[in-house]
Amino acid sequence: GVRRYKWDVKYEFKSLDCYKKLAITINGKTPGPTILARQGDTIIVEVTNGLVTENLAIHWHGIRQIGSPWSDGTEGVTQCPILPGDNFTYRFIVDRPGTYLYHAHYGMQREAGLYGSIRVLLPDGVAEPFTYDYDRSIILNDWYHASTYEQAAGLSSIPFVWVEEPQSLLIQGKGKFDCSKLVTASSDPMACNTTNPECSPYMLTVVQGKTYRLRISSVTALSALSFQIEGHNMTVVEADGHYVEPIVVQNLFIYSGETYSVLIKIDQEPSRNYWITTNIVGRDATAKTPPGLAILNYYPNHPKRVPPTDPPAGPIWNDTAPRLAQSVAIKARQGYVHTPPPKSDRVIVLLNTQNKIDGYIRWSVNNVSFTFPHTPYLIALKENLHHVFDQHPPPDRLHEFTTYDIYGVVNNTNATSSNAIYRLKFNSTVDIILQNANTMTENNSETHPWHLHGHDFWVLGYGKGKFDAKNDPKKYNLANPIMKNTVAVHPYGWTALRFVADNPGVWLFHCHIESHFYMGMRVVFEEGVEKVSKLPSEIMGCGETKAFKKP
Ligand SMILES: O=C1O[C@H]([C@@H](O)CO)C(O)=C1O
Repeated sequence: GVRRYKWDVKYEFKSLDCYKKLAITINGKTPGPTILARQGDTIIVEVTNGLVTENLAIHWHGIRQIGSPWSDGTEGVTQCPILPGDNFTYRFIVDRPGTYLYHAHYGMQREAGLYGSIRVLLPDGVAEPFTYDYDRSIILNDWYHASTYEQAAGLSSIPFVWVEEPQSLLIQGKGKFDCSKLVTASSDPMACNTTNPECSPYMLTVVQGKTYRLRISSVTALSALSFQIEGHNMTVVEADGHYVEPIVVQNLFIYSGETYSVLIKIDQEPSRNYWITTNIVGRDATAKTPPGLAILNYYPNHPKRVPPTDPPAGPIWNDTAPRLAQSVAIKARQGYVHTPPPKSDRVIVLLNTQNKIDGYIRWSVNNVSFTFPHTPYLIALKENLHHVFDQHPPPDRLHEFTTYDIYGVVNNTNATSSNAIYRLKFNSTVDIILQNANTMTENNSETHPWHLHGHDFWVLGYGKGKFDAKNDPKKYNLANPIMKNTVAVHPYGWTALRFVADNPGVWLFHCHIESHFYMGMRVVFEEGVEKVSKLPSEIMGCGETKAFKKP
């Protein structure tokens, strides 16, 4: 069938964590409306940009856009931005069941609150390999009080102004900031007010004996999270739209851009409520960001009844081992394994580093910090406007890779900015090795969730230290690797992926941390662009495409 949505996007004052600030809403809400569809449906979203002074683009995260690469919603890659006051219609098919996301993809706009869930159900009569009584979506996010503009300006300034840790964690759009921590008081009594109902915690009411499928996803700007439900283990059954061989966890580690489904059984002492919590891991936010809290409400207890126990403490923030262990444990479910091609045609080793370029702090991949041209790639390539971006492709492997010290504070003065892209042979099989390294701070390597547009990839393996091109591929899991669209590269580690370049279009691959993306941690892949059918004129209008836009 066809599902039509009409969305008005605008800025509104919201008190999501009790502190009043401008947030981007869809039809008045953040998170925005859930897109609920069946496999094979066509989704039509008519967006009106009511941001008044700001461009807009919306990405459908995890939807491959087969046959509709211009609907990927990536400003600079697949479309010109939607101008203030303009309308734009996204049209695409949801070809697979599962849990997906949508969010803004213009600058660092996502962190202002434009995001929501996409839930694609199986066709009638097709059963899933597990059962449950109720299905619920919970989106996790982190939340800053500074505006996107303030943050973006700081990141591209000398001296560099880091965004620091977020003020709050939001569970389904709700958090609680301790207003007594504000440095300056406001004369507006609602500027920070913990009794404001807008910031009452999210409550999930459950019935004894029932099984709930929780679709947990994360769109954090910075934070890696642990998610936990007091007294209840979770069975992971889905990741990024693919069935997982069930694993039982007490806390689920989730990185920005990932989606999981977990099953929980409502089988605990029914006379009370329980905490749902999320904590930051991977960065030392202990003194800065309190855990996010929500309530698992056992019916018929009052939903506002505070659980009698303290919320469970999160895992130790700098213990990488359990996070790596969870990543490794996620395998495709028996009976639902898509086997990867046994060999790849091309191996691209992407070394992730933090660098200074002309005095600015940037992130680089193979010593290239990525920038977008003014003319989106999809249009530039289709219309043969080759002069609008650098035609010298970035390297498949840094020539000094073998001698590069991933543990050192390396003074990478060779890094440059470029808008050159990787062009992939259509239908070829490509391996990507994400290699992590030390940042410009001593003894510090961060976690980066990498997200690929337009494809799912197989996760062939994870390793510690420097990737060994001779021996590590022998340990790849070619038997039952999970397919995903977002995967973490852990501190001082590597992650190996494989995908088939079979989706004609131009596709972004990037760190899903908003500030890192903004600071250049991204690459672009092109494949089969000559097979893309005629581009809709609605995506035109910027850079050298002004002439192509029909009035
Ligand atoms: O990109 C980043 O910059 C800071 C720090 O490395 C420099 O202040 C940080 O923690 C990041 O993740």
